[in-house]
Amino acid sequence: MSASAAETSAVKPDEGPRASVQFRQDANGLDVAILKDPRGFSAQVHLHGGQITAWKNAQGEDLLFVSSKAVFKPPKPIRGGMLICFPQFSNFGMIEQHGFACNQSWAVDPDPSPLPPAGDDRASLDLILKQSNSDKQKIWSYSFEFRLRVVLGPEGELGLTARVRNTDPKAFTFTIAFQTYFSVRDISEVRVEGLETTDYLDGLQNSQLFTEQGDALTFEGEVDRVYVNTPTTIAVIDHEKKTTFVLKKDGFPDAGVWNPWEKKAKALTDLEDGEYKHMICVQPGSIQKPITLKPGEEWMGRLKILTVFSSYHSGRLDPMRVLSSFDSV
Ligand SMILES: O=P(O)(O)OC[C@H]1O[C@@H](O)[C@H](O)[C@@H](O)[C@@H]1O
Repeated sequence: MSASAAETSAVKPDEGPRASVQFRQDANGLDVAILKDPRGFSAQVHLHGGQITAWKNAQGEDLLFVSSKAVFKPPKPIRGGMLICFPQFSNFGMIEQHGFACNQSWAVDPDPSPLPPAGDDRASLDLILKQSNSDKQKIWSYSFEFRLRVVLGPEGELGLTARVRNTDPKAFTFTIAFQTYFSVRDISEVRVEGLETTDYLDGLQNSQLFTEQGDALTFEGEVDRVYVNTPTTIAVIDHEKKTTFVLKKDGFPDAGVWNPWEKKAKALTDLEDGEYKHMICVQPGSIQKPITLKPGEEWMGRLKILTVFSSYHSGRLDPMRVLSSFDSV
């Protein structure tokens, strides 16, 4: 089911649960879209910022972390969920941290073609952020169209397709990432796999380049890194919850990994002390080598995240399930 602005779900009593998209306003009057899939997974997207502010499994458990002190009001992005960093990730450039797309009003995209409809068994939302001549930013003054498709289902997986088109007479360059706050029970019991032997820029050491030595990334203190040229699959393993998040990505060669730990977390006014233990940011992106688009050119990146119930620990992920999971993003 694809969404248009006026659409609401219509579940007839004689039919089983279906995918649906509903629009409503949150307590602050901001527009949100609620996606539901037939298995009972759901996601919430704030149209301001195009930010995914909830993703829940069929039991209603949060799969994404959102701070209890998050401020659901512009102008700052909401602390948690999944944030679109565009046209700049973090401080990798001259403009504001994480760029401005997370601070602008996105609209429902009436024409996501040539993307085909997502299919009846999945809830899907197409958004667009346009910058035209009249509303160009002072610092990054190019016209563009950023299209985002968010898809949920049919197995509760979250799929994102991002497309950026240069509608300006001049070429432009950007970096991009999906800053994704995964909800974890205890950061000390989390492993990130797939980054071993990969090079990373260490934000805590003047962005110097190092090589990951361990057989997985584990956490004992602050981490602020950008892993470069990473494999297409990364796993975030939460031993305590017995859940593994599997990220499959295409067009996003890099992956930021961030946890502020105790001291830095205290300096963040929209993060409760101690909440750093329950989040890990893994940020698929194109960061180290900025993307350049000539007039009329389009870039596309795809990301799919699924959750796998696991007694899984290293090496026991069902490879067939993971490998077959990318086709339908
Ligand atoms: O506080 P902000 O602006 O949301 O940024 C949070 C973090 O975001 C991460 O993506 C960056 O790598 C960190 O350096 C940064 O501290």
